[in-house]
Amino acid sequence: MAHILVIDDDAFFREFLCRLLAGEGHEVTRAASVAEADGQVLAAEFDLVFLDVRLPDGSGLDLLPRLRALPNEPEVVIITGAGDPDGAELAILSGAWDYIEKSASQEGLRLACLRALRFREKKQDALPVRRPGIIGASAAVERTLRQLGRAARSQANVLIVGETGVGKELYARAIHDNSSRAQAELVIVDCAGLQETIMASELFGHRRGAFTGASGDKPGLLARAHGGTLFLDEVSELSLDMQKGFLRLLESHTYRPLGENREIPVDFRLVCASNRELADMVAAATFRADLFYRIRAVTIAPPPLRDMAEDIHDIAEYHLTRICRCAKLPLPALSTDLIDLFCGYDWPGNVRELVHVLEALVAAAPLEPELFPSHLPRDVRVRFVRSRAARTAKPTQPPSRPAGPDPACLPYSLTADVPLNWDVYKHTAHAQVERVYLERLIGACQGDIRTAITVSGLSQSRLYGLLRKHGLGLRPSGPGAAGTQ
Ligand SMILES: Nc1ncnc2c1ncn2[C@@H]1O[C@H](COP(=O)(O)OP(=O)(O)OP(=O)(O)O)[C@@H](O)[C@H]1O
Repeated sequence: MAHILVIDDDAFFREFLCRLLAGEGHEVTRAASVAEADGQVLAAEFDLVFLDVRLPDGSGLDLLPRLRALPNEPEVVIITGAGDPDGAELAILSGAWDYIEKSASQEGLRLACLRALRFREKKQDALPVRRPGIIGASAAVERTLRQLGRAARSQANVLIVGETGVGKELYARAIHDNSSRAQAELVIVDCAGLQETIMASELFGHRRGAFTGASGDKPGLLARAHGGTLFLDEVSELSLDMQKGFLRLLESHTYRPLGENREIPVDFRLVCASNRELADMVAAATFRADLFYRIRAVTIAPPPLRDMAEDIHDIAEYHLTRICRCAKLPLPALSTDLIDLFCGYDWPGNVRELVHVLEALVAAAPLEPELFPSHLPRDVRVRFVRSRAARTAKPTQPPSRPAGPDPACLPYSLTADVPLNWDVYKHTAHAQVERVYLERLIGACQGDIRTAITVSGLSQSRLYGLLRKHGLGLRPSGPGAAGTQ
């Protein structure tokens, strides 16, 4: 989706073109004069401008240098009158990308737009993308970075999806760093840890005297995000009430601090991340469809680590260097055997799991000049070997029964009680798998939250979010301590 400005005083043609472009999924803004267009380009950024040459308060050509001087340099397509023989010359001489005649067919107009946006996409893909901390040169990483560069240069809301530990937060930071908002703040909101009762004061801030103990004005997170980027991590964890509040904020771009009696305008770009399937949540009515469509103007999916085998060595070396530098230890080499083992593993916890494994390796063999599989903690090595065995066994073992879970392994309710609506069934199954998993994890880690994070590869906030969802807790560590309700 692109943001397009149509500048034409001919109301009939302007509305026709705007409707056509909006129908293609673009966000369209209109202007009928030079003055109006000047105001619009100050208020928002555009990817493409359709510009009529003859406007009531001047020539559209006078606008061109100002359009080209804009920070994101929109493409310009000149609109000429039907049969105007100078159209092409005018476009070339003025430095516009193309021209269209008002008499062009609907298809001709659509193609002119498509060509200009494709050209822009290619031009932008060639621009360098700053990628702090994002390692990898595989096709999957390069593709994701190209998407990131395009998204960063637009003003569109971005949804980053992917398994836990694939680097969603890292990519969100890169979007901010590569955007025109990089000088302002990136404000991160962990939705899994956001308590409904204090959400309003955290986000909106308060005025002096708003409640007992409010001895001064306190700006909220939104005030900090003004001009910058607001990153909602684990957006799937927002309650329905909180979703409603965010939707209102996104629609009005205003908010009211507690104790304030007027609305304050706020300008931020929204980036959200989720490792849950939001479309499924929309189908199950646990995530608002209108919010879903608003937050995912652009979707980016960083690849899981198992799809980036050629990058594993570089990523491991990058994090090993970082870990050893922090611990003031000499940097060991990674043996070929170890890298082979890494490449044959599934990495369900992705790069975060790799980082934890490297930390464990360094702790187990801090002064070794070269690290081998034998330096791995025993439980980690067993995990690797099992994963490799399962991978090699897969193609040779014929399925002994039709694909799908063994009904005997499912809780009774899934085989008989749950209504046969697919979404309801799938969500019940998902919740039950989560529950069984958490109970096993808590038992295996004997109630130790640190171990649970390492073993599961989940972030602390995600793990706490899941425990809270299922009413589970972690008992203080101790011999034989296991999690209970
Ligand atoms: N391509 C990469 N290169 C180097 N490090 C990476 C890469 N991708 C992820 N990481 C590292 O992996 C760890 C996890 O990254 P991050 O927290 O961004 O993941 P996430 O997808 O947001 O996880 P979660 O969904 O659990 O919150 C971080 O230490 C990050 O630096």
